[in-house]
Amino acid sequence: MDLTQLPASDPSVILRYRDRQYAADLIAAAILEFDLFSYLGEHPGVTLPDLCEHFGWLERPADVLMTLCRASGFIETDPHDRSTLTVMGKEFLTAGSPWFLGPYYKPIADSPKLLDYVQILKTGKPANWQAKSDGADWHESMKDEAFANDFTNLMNCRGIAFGQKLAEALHADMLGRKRMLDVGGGSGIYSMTMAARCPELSAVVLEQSPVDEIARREIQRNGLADRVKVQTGDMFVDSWPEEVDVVLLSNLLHDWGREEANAIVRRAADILPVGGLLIIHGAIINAEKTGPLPVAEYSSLLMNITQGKCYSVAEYADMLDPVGLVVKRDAGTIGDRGYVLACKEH
Ligand SMILES: C[S@@+](CC[C@H](N)C(=O)[O-])C[C@H]1O[C@@H](n2cnc3c(N)ncnc32)[C@H](O)[C@@H]1O
Repeated sequence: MDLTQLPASDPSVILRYRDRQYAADLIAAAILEFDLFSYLGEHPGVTLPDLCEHFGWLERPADVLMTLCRASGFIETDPHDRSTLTVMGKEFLTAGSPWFLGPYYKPIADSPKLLDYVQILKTGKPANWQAKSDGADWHESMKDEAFANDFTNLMNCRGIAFGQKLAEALHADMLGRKRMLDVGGGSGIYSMTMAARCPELSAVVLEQSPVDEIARREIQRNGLADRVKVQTGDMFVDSWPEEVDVVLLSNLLHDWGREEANAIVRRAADILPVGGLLIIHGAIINAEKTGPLPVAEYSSLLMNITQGKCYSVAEYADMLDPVGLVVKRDAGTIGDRGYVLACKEH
């Protein structure tokens, strides 16, 4: 196929059905298991650390839940992290209100997903939903041939349009760039769409086995094997290809906790020359953590199956700044996805 030929429509509505499929259970856990909104009604102005202490929650899942509540219009949070119920939150989500809708969620009170969320909030550890039935987490499951095939296919099918739109959005920034490293690049679709759009660019996909072989096959199939190579390796342990002037982290950091994400960003900064670009692509929360709602919903899914979440633009800037990567801009692309573009300045 012609990887430069853009779709004429936006598939957000199709993606959202799936991306939000766990958000209802997280809200149900907040209402039924913790009665969060009655607590917020009685304690206006509580902060995230206050909530973590009161409910015994860990910061990452609690932040995902509160972001979802903000994006849904249940709460408002001031610049000092003090959260208060909105009128809708007060009227419809507090147990003492005549309009309380808690019972509406009762039918899913015992859903396995809701019970997982209770554990995730209390332990910070992901459940193993959509991973293999033997209890392995998502990352372990990606080392299994059959699971890796299916999941890489899942990511590849959305990656065609996402990658094309990303390449279009960054075309001017990519002019004169020679070599891009695509860390955890999956099928290599983002390298391929970028290479198709930028004829002078070569790319290398750093992937672990068995996804590395899937990528080689896909790149071959698209006739780009002369310009897009695959290097097999563990991104945390093995050395990264050098002499690259662009690093792409697509749908990658959001699978990891802050420590791992910081380590990946540090490695990117180490190999980039001054003037080099870092592109973070995926579903990104706005700086104020008030939305977009589809991203906040998707974040609850990621928080369930991985150690990560959808980070905000501000959280990305906090990760990048200490290693000399300065955010130049952030923007949306297609399907509720977008990018953060940073430049290595020192
Ligand atoms: C969510 S997928 C993103 C794939 C692709 N970048 C995209 O945007 O569709 C994360 C990828 O990271 C890869 N990955 C996870 N841990 C890795 C590691 N330690 N070393 C190399 N790749 C890894 C997985 O195999 C998977 O393909």
